[in-house]
Amino acid sequence: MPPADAASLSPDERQASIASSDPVIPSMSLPPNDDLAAAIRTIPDYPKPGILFRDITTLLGDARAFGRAIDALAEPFAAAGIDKVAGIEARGFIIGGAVAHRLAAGFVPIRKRGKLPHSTVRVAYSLEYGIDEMEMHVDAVRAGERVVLVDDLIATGGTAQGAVTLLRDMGAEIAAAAFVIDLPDLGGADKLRGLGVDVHTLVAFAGH
Ligand SMILES: O=P(O)(O)OC[C@H]1O[C@H](OP(=O)(O)OP(=O)(O)O)[C@H](O)[C@@H]1O
Ligand SMILES: Nc1ncnc2[nH]cnc12
Repeated sequence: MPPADAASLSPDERQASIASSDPVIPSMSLPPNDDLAAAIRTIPDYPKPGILFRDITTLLGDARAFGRAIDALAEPFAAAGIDKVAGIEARGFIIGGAVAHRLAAGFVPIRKRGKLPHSTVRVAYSLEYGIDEMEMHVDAVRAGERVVLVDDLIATGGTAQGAVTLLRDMGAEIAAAAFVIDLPDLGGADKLRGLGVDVHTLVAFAGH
Protein backbone atom coordinates (compact mmCIF):
# COMPACT_ATOMS: atom_id res chain seq x y z
CA MET A 1 0.00 0.00 0.00
CA PRO A 2 1.23 3.56 -0.60
CA PRO A 3 2.23 5.52 2.49
CA ALA A 4 -0.44 7.57 4.28
CA ASP A 5 1.16 10.80 3.09
CA ALA A 6 1.17 9.68 -0.57
CA ALA A 7 -0.80 12.76 -1.61
CA SER A 8 2.15 14.96 -0.66
CA LEU A 9 4.53 13.08 -2.99
CA SER A 10 5.22 13.89 -6.64
CA PRO A 11 3.66 11.50 -9.20
CA ASP A 12 7.06 9.83 -9.74
CA GLU A 13 7.62 9.41 -6.00
CA ARG A 14 4.12 7.96 -5.58
CA GLN A 15 4.65 5.47 -8.41
CA ALA A 16 8.02 4.45 -6.98
CA SER A 17 6.49 3.84 -3.57
CA ILE A 18 3.80 1.63 -5.14
CA ALA A 19 6.28 -0.29 -7.26
CA SER A 20 8.26 -1.13 -4.14
CA SER A 21 5.25 -2.01 -1.97
CA ASP A 22 3.81 -5.49 -1.48
CA PRO A 23 0.75 -6.12 -3.64
CA VAL A 24 -2.10 -8.07 -2.06
CA ILE A 25 -1.00 -11.09 -4.07
CA PRO A 26 2.58 -10.97 -5.39
CA SER A 27 2.52 -10.84 -9.18
CA MET A 28 5.15 -13.59 -9.48
CA SER A 29 2.65 -16.06 -8.06
CA LEU A 30 -0.39 -14.94 -10.05
CA PRO A 31 -2.32 -17.85 -11.54
CA PRO A 32 -3.22 -17.63 -15.25
CA ASN A 33 -6.09 -15.42 -16.23
CA ASP A 34 -8.27 -18.53 -16.67
CA ASP A 35 -9.07 -18.02 -12.98
CA LEU A 36 -10.39 -14.54 -13.69
CA ALA A 37 -12.47 -15.81 -16.60
CA ALA A 38 -13.95 -18.46 -14.31
CA ALA A 39 -14.94 -15.78 -11.78
CA ILE A 40 -17.08 -13.99 -14.40
CA ARG A 41 -20.65 -15.26 -14.78
CA THR A 42 -22.29 -15.47 -18.20
CA ILE A 43 -26.02 -14.80 -18.48
CA PRO A 44 -27.49 -15.81 -21.86
CA ASP A 45 -30.08 -13.58 -23.54
CA TYR A 46 -29.59 -10.57 -21.22
CA PRO A 47 -30.58 -7.79 -21.74
CA LYS A 48 -31.92 -9.07 -25.06
CA PRO A 49 -32.03 -12.36 -26.97
CA GLY A 50 -28.70 -13.41 -28.48
CA ILE A 51 -26.50 -11.43 -26.04
CA LEU A 52 -24.18 -13.34 -23.71
CA PHE A 53 -23.97 -10.91 -20.79
CA ARG A 54 -20.59 -11.06 -19.02
CA ASP A 55 -21.54 -10.38 -15.42
CA ILE A 56 -18.65 -9.13 -13.26
CA THR A 57 -20.65 -9.11 -10.00
CA THR A 58 -19.38 -12.63 -9.29
CA LEU A 59 -15.78 -11.46 -9.76
CA LEU A 60 -16.40 -8.43 -7.53
CA GLY A 61 -17.80 -10.69 -4.80
CA ASP A 62 -14.71 -12.91 -4.85
CA ALA A 63 -12.04 -11.05 -2.85
CA ARG A 64 -9.16 -12.94 -4.42
CA ALA A 65 -10.36 -12.55 -8.00
CA PHE A 66 -11.26 -8.88 -7.48
CA GLY A 67 -7.87 -8.15 -5.94
CA ARG A 68 -6.06 -10.02 -8.68
CA ALA A 69 -7.94 -8.20 -11.41
CA ILE A 70 -7.16 -4.79 -9.87
CA ASP A 71 -3.49 -5.67 -9.34
CA ALA A 72 -3.16 -6.98 -12.90
CA LEU A 73 -4.80 -3.86 -14.37
CA ALA A 74 -2.64 -1.51 -12.31
CA GLU A 75 0.69 -3.34 -12.53
CA PRO A 76 1.79 -2.11 -16.01
CA PHE A 77 1.44 1.48 -14.82
CA ALA A 78 3.10 1.24 -11.41
CA ALA A 79 6.06 3.34 -12.61
CA ALA A 80 4.33 5.17 -15.46
CA GLY A 81 3.74 8.52 -13.74
CA ILE A 82 -0.05 8.29 -13.93
CA ASP A 83 -1.85 11.35 -12.61
CA LYS A 84 -5.46 10.18 -12.97
CA VAL A 85 -7.60 7.15 -13.71
CA ALA A 86 -10.79 7.88 -15.65
CA GLY A 87 -13.65 5.42 -15.13
CA ILE A 88 -16.82 5.13 -17.19
CA GLU A 89 -20.23 4.87 -15.47
CA ALA A 90 -21.26 2.56 -14.00
CA ARG A 91 -19.13 -0.55 -13.81
CA GLY A 92 -16.04 1.44 -14.73
CA PHE A 93 -16.42 3.33 -11.44
CA ILE A 94 -15.95 0.15 -9.40
CA ILE A 95 -12.92 -1.09 -11.31
CA GLY A 96 -11.46 2.36 -12.02
CA GLY A 97 -11.79 3.58 -8.44
CA ALA A 98 -9.88 0.58 -7.15
CA VAL A 99 -7.17 0.93 -9.83
CA ALA A 100 -6.80 4.64 -8.98
CA HIS A 101 -6.28 3.75 -5.33
CA ARG A 102 -3.73 1.11 -6.30
CA LEU A 103 -1.79 3.67 -8.36
CA ALA A 104 -2.20 6.46 -5.79
CA ALA A 105 -3.74 8.45 -8.63
CA GLY A 106 -6.82 10.67 -8.72
CA PHE A 107 -10.12 9.42 -10.13
CA VAL A 108 -12.19 11.07 -12.86
CA PRO A 109 -15.82 9.96 -13.27
CA ILE A 110 -17.14 9.97 -16.84
CA ARG A 111 -20.91 9.90 -16.49
CA LYS A 112 -24.01 9.55 -18.55
CA ARG A 113 -25.61 12.88 -19.46
CA GLY A 114 -27.18 14.98 -16.70
CA LYS A 115 -25.54 13.39 -13.65
CA LEU A 116 -22.63 15.76 -12.94
CA PRO A 117 -23.30 18.96 -10.95
CA HIS A 118 -20.60 21.33 -12.26
CA SER A 119 -19.89 22.59 -15.82
CA THR A 120 -19.23 19.70 -18.18
CA VAL A 121 -17.91 18.79 -21.58
CA ARG A 122 -20.14 16.34 -23.43
CA VAL A 123 -19.80 13.92 -26.33
CA ALA A 124 -22.23 11.67 -28.17
CA TYR A 125 -21.17 8.04 -28.49
CA SER A 126 -22.49 5.02 -30.29
CA LEU A 127 -23.88 1.98 -28.54
CA GLU A 128 -24.75 -1.33 -30.17
CA TYR A 129 -28.23 0.11 -30.81
CA GLY A 130 -28.46 3.90 -31.06
CA ILE A 131 -26.46 6.71 -29.49
CA ASP A 132 -26.12 8.23 -26.01
CA GLU A 133 -24.14 11.09 -24.46
CA MET A 134 -21.47 11.10 -21.76
CA GLU A 135 -19.99 13.97 -19.76
CA MET A 136 -16.97 14.92 -17.70
CA HIS A 137 -16.41 17.97 -15.50
CA VAL A 138 -14.49 20.72 -17.34
CA ASP A 139 -11.88 20.82 -14.58
CA ALA A 140 -11.52 17.04 -14.09
CA VAL A 141 -8.19 16.85 -15.92
CA ARG A 142 -5.50 19.42 -16.62
CA ALA A 143 -3.68 19.71 -19.93
CA GLY A 144 -0.76 17.29 -20.04
CA GLU A 145 -1.96 15.03 -17.23
CA ARG A 146 -1.32 11.38 -17.86
CA VAL A 147 -4.54 9.39 -17.65
CA VAL A 148 -5.39 5.68 -17.76
CA LEU A 149 -8.94 5.03 -18.97
CA VAL A 150 -10.56 2.06 -17.18
CA ASP A 151 -13.78 0.13 -17.74
CA ASP A 152 -14.97 -3.38 -16.99
CA LEU A 153 -15.47 -4.40 -20.61
CA ILE A 154 -14.83 -3.30 -24.19
CA ALA A 155 -17.21 -4.52 -26.85
CA THR A 156 -17.79 -2.28 -29.91
CA GLY A 157 -15.54 0.38 -28.36
CA GLY A 158 -18.09 3.16 -28.83
CA THR A 159 -18.15 3.99 -25.12
CA ALA A 160 -14.37 4.02 -24.75
CA GLN A 161 -13.96 6.05 -27.93
CA GLY A 162 -16.30 8.71 -26.52
CA ALA A 163 -14.25 8.84 -23.31
CA VAL A 164 -11.00 9.15 -25.28
CA THR A 165 -12.49 12.09 -27.20
CA LEU A 166 -13.51 13.88 -23.99
CA LEU A 167 -10.14 13.36 -22.32
CA ARG A 168 -8.10 14.38 -25.34
CA ASP A 169 -10.29 17.44 -25.97
CA MET A 170 -9.37 18.58 -22.45
CA GLY A 171 -5.67 18.10 -23.18
CA ALA A 172 -5.09 14.88 -21.25
CA GLU A 173 -2.49 12.41 -22.45
CA ILE A 174 -4.03 8.94 -22.57
CA ALA A 175 -1.26 6.68 -21.31
CA ALA A 176 -3.41 3.58 -21.91
CA ALA A 177 -6.89 2.09 -21.68
CA ALA A 178 -7.40 -0.98 -19.48
CA PHE A 179 -10.34 -3.38 -19.34
CA VAL A 180 -11.04 -6.58 -17.43
CA ILE A 181 -12.91 -8.10 -20.39
CA ASP A 182 -12.42 -7.87 -24.15
CA LEU A 183 -15.02 -9.09 -26.64
CA PRO A 184 -12.60 -9.18 -29.60
CA ASP A 185 -15.23 -10.24 -32.14
CA LEU A 186 -16.85 -6.81 -31.71
CA GLY A 187 -13.63 -5.00 -32.62
CA GLY A 188 -13.54 -2.33 -29.91
CA ALA A 189 -9.97 -2.89 -28.75
CA ASP A 190 -8.69 -2.71 -32.33
CA LYS A 191 -10.74 0.45 -32.88
CA LEU A 192 -9.06 2.10 -29.88
CA ARG A 193 -5.62 0.97 -31.03
CA GLY A 194 -6.42 2.63 -34.35
CA LEU A 195 -6.81 5.87 -32.40
CA GLY A 196 -3.30 5.47 -31.05
CA VAL A 197 -4.36 4.17 -27.62
CA ASP A 198 -2.33 1.47 -25.85
CA VAL A 199 -5.00 -1.10 -24.93
CA HIS A 200 -4.64 -3.63 -22.08
CA THR A 201 -7.18 -6.39 -21.37
CA LEU A 202 -7.16 -9.34 -18.95
CA VAL A 203 -9.72 -11.81 -20.30
CA ALA A 204 -11.17 -12.32 -23.79
CA PHE A 205 -14.49 -14.00 -24.57
CA ALA A 206 -15.46 -15.03 -28.10
CA GLY A 207 -18.85 -13.92 -29.42
CA HIS A 208 -21.12 -11.08 -28.33
O1 LIG B 1 -17.66 -1.18 -26.09
P1 LIG B 1 -19.12 -0.82 -26.04
O2 LIG B 1 -19.92 -1.52 -27.11
O3 LIG B 1 -19.34 0.65 -26.04
O4 LIG B 1 -19.72 -1.42 -24.69
C1 LIG B 1 -19.01 -1.38 -23.46
C2 LIG B 1 -19.78 -0.65 -22.41
O5 LIG B 1 -21.02 -1.31 -22.16
C3 LIG B 1 -21.17 -1.52 -20.76
O6 LIG B 1 -21.72 -0.39 -20.14
P2 LIG B 1 -23.26 -0.01 -20.24
O7 LIG B 1 -23.44 1.02 -21.32
O8 LIG B 1 -24.08 -1.27 -20.37
O9 LIG B 1 -23.50 0.73 -18.87
P3 LIG B 1 -23.49 0.24 -17.32
O10 LIG B 1 -22.05 0.05 -16.91
O11 LIG B 1 -24.12 1.42 -16.65
O12 LIG B 1 -24.29 -1.03 -17.21
C4 LIG B 1 -19.74 -1.69 -20.27
O13 LIG B 1 -19.64 -1.46 -18.88
C5 LIG B 1 -19.00 -0.67 -21.11
O14 LIG B 1 -19.01 0.63 -20.51
N1 LIG C 1 -21.83 -8.88 -23.64
C1 LIG C 1 -21.75 -7.92 -22.72
N2 LIG C 1 -21.74 -8.26 -21.40
C2 LIG C 1 -21.67 -7.29 -20.45
N3 LIG C 1 -21.63 -5.98 -20.72
C3 LIG C 1 -21.63 -5.61 -22.01
N4 LIG C 1 -21.57 -4.38 -22.59
C4 LIG C 1 -21.61 -4.55 -23.93
N5 LIG C 1 -21.70 -5.86 -24.25
C5 LIG C 1 -21.70 -6.54 -23.06
